[in-house]
Amino acid sequence: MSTAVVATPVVVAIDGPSGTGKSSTSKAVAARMGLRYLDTGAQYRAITWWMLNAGIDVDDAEAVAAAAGKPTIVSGTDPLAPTITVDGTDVAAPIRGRQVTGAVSAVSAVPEVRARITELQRSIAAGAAEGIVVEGRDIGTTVLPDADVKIFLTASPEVRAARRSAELAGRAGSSAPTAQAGSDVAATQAALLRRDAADSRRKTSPLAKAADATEVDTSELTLEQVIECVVTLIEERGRRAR
Ligand SMILES: Nc1ncnc2c1ncn2[C@@H]1O[C@H](COP(=O)(O)OP(=O)(O)O)[C@@H](O)[C@H]1O
Ligand SMILES: Nc1ccn([C@H]2C[C@H](O)[C@@H](COP(=O)(O)OP(=O)(O)O)O2)c(=O)n1
Repeated sequence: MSTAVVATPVVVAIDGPSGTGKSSTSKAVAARMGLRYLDTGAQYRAITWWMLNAGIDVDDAEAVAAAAGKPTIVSGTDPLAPTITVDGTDVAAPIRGRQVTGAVSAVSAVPEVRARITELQRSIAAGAAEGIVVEGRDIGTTVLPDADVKIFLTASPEVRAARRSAELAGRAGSSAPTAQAGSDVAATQAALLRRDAADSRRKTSPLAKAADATEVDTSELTLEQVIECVVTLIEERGRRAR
């Protein structure tokens, strides 16, 4: 296992669609290299949770835009214990629920929401004296276009759906594979592809690979292999900069 520590602050952008391994990889890389960690998807989920809780129609872009400045979202950036609160309430669990997952693409497509959350992300990255790994959909293209290292993770839809379903089943406490589990994977894959399409087609900073990002297909890689690959890319960048 590598235990490298980078001497100068390094900013790492990790983008890609759902289930490619962004969160698991980013947390592990940040912990291993002594960097902070920011899950930008959690911030979009948090503002979506607030909109739903406030009774705002998430398909009404004007209503969402008008309310975008109201909630206070705070992200804790310790990779070993990341946190997310909205107006002081811990929302780490409810933001992973079906309702938020179904509404987050609509809310995050609203330009006023993106402007607010992008500003927050940039200020968190600027304040991370030791460097930071920021993961999301538009980090390399829009939020931090000058990031030192940019990575775009991909994986086949089948693999991504299987990973996400296993994760959801684990959270719900189920164990052995069943016919029900098979149909759950199919439903998860359909939902995931719908979200990819919405996130990729929106006008403001869509899900996209930056021209200068390194693409890593994680379909056939273990999580440890992906972590090693990203650590190596960061170390190589550090050596070139010296
Ligand atoms: N390379 C991999 N091989 C197997 N499982 C993985 C791999 N990368 C991530 N996972 C698992 O897949 C699920 C989704 O990973 P996650 O990091 O949340 O992806 P993302 O942040 O891109 O949505 C998690 O349960 C995680 O443990
Ligand atoms: N930088 C980002 C990060 C996430 N989003 C939006 C679009 C995504 O579908 C949602 C949720 O992102 P999240 O990373 O939590 O999604 P997954 O856990 O990978 O399924 O937020 C975004 O628009 N821009």
